[in-house]
Amino acid sequence: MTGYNSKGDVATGNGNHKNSAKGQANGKKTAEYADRESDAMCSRDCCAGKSGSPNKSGNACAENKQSDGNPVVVPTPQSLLNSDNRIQCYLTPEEFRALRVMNEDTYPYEVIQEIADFIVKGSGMRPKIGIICGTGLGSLADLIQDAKVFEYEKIPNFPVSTVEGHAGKLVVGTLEGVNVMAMQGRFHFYEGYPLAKCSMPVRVMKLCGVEYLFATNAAGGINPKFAVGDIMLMHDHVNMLGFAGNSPLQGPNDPRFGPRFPALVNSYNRDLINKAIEIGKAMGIESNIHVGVYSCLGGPTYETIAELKALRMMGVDAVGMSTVHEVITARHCDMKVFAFSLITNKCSIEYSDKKDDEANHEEVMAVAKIRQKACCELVSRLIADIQKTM
Ligand SMILES: O=P(O)(O)O[C@@H]1C[C@H](O)[C@@H](CO)O1
Ligand SMILES: Nc1nc2[nH]cnc2c(=O)[nH]1
Repeated sequence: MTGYNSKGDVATGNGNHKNSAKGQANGKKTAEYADRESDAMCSRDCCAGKSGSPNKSGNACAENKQSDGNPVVVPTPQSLLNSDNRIQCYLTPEEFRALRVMNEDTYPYEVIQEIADFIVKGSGMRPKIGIICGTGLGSLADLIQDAKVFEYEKIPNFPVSTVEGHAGKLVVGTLEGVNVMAMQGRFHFYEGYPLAKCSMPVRVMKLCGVEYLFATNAAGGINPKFAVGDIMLMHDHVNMLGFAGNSPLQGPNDPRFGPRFPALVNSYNRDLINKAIEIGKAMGIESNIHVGVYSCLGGPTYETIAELKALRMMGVDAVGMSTVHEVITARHCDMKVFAFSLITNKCSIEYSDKKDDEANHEEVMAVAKIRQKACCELVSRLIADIQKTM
């Protein structure tokens, strides 16, 4: 990260923001800073606008007082520079970590290895299957026995979940006798994370020893044959973010993960799809199981009617805001992929004034809650089947 001086000049954790905003690092104020300070002014009406003359106290706005009577200090870009023209920032260790996580787009192999080591050491096991729980489907992770739970905040260099229905926990343990790790909460592009960061945990899974990725999501059903509560086994995808020039593999390629130009035909493991269809039959829900094409849009908006019509023409059966970049990352590092969408809402392509016809997150979560049992059973039976072949 350029521009931030994380060692020498940075005072971390002292909470002394009053001092810091005045630019008095380590108790000294440089002449250079003092010069700049007198040039700086508050641009608000109370200081410059009304009287027409700059406030002599620099960037401290005299009319806006804090409860202790001191003026409110408005930091300017100049006031944050020290004598070496480096930005001095005053952050707690937690703020500093969050800033790094926010600013790094791609993770070097070594950082991912460190995260994987942290999880393997902390859980005492090497998982074989990685599960990503879709919106409202966090209960998939509740199936895990002898679980060791890692909150995302406590995993070094891990992003944090910001979406309702995504708890932000990594659960490691056994399911049907197989070592697994499950993400209760994924990262989405619309949260502000670049795609490489959204799917970084898939690489962590790989370095933990994971061979199979099970990715699940909540999605809108575009195929008119789909009903709310149905499950669509993904056999292909249309990468709309990719059409727009966005890929989780953008940037330098590290061949330790995979090749520069990975092929994506046959990304979704056919044996696992066929097995899931059989399991659906055994569960008596075959009429609720479909095989289809998923597409990921950037979100957070749900689609317009024109967009839905376009997606349908392209052969898309269900639309969501995730999964595709995770699958790309998993295939790049040669993991076997199984993925499904829980259809939480029907995407009508007719214009309507009815509020009920509009997608909304509450409905998405409510349907996931109702259907989580069936989703859990499908996943655990499929894992039991994999266990037989191990
Ligand atoms: O994380 P997934 O893809 O399961 O969740 C979908 C996309 C948005 O996060 C949310 C919208 O309701 O559901
Ligand atoms: N993009 C998108 N994501 C969803 N997630 C759940 N339902 C939907 C939907 O209709 N559209």
